[in-house]
Amino acid sequence: MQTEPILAIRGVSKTYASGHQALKSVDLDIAKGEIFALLGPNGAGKTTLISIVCGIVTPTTGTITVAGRDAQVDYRYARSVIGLVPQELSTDAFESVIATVRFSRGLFGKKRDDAYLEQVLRDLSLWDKRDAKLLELSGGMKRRVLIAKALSHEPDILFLDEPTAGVDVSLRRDMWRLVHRLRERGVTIILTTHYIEEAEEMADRVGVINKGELLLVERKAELMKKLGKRQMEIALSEPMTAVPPELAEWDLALIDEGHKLRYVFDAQAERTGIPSLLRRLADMGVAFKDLDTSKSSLEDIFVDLVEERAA
Ligand SMILES: Nc1ncnc2c1ncn2[C@@H]1O[C@H](COP(=O)(O)OP(=O)(O)OP(=O)(O)O)[C@@H](O)[C@H]1O
Repeated sequence: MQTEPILAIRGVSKTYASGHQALKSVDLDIAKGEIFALLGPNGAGKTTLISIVCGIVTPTTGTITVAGRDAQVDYRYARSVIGLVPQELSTDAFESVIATVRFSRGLFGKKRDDAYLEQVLRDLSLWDKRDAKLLELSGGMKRRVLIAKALSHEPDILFLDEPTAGVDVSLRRDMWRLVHRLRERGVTIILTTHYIEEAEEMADRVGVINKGELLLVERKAELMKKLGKRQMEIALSEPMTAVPPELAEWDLALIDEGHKLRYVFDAQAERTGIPSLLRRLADMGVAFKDLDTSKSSLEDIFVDLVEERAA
């Protein structure tokens, strides 16, 4: 990375008082203006990592540098640059939307700026609801209020923890649009998600985390190249113990305890190699019951990675 990262995470680990190790020495640099998606299954450690960066949870080891300053030493500064959209709303249900957002801004010692807050509420389609009490809002609207609160103090880095879990398609789209608009203004965005499609849609880079370990960090474009692959699974009538040497010219793997052959090929290639492979199998007298072709997605890459490490 050419310029200094806006966020640098070094050797960060976390063992909770219960003895559970939620994070194992995570290193990660985030560039200014980047949209980074942290992808991982339940319990992977995503919320723990975000909470550490936001100063809510103390790391067991490691350092965090936010805009060049140590986040644990200069925690006030770190908090003022960061906006966090948590998974759940914990705020006074009897307050109005506008009062809640104004109050959040005030907490950061920022001067009242109604024009800015109006823009935030308009961006989130909340302006018409500005005088509604929080308890009168739908779940999706409450989600939007969470984002408005996190943006109220004009943060440079926005963390979105599972921004679209359980929300409808229209809110998801609004959220994606908002994220892109914020990036245009130079805001750095880090989101956690279970949804591969969300990472595909929004992120510049994707990090895959599982069991507290960052397994992969890659530009989305690189991952998308891998998405250009297709695969064919051949269900064999008789299981095999190894891929026969006669089939060495194809990229084959034996899966399902030898009951299936998986052939990965480039979907864009003129010759996929499928007809010749099937001919060769027939010549060898290898019988099969079924053929199934599918696109290998970010999801497969993710599952493969997670399973590989679990093995
Ligand atoms: N305060 C705590 N005390 C003990 N263990 C905890 C605590 N908070 C989280 N954990 C454990 O740490 C692990 C990581 O949790 P974390 O919430 O960071 O995962 P996550 O990736 O955000 O999961 P999800 O997608 O379900 O939100 C889990 O096994 C969780 O049970």
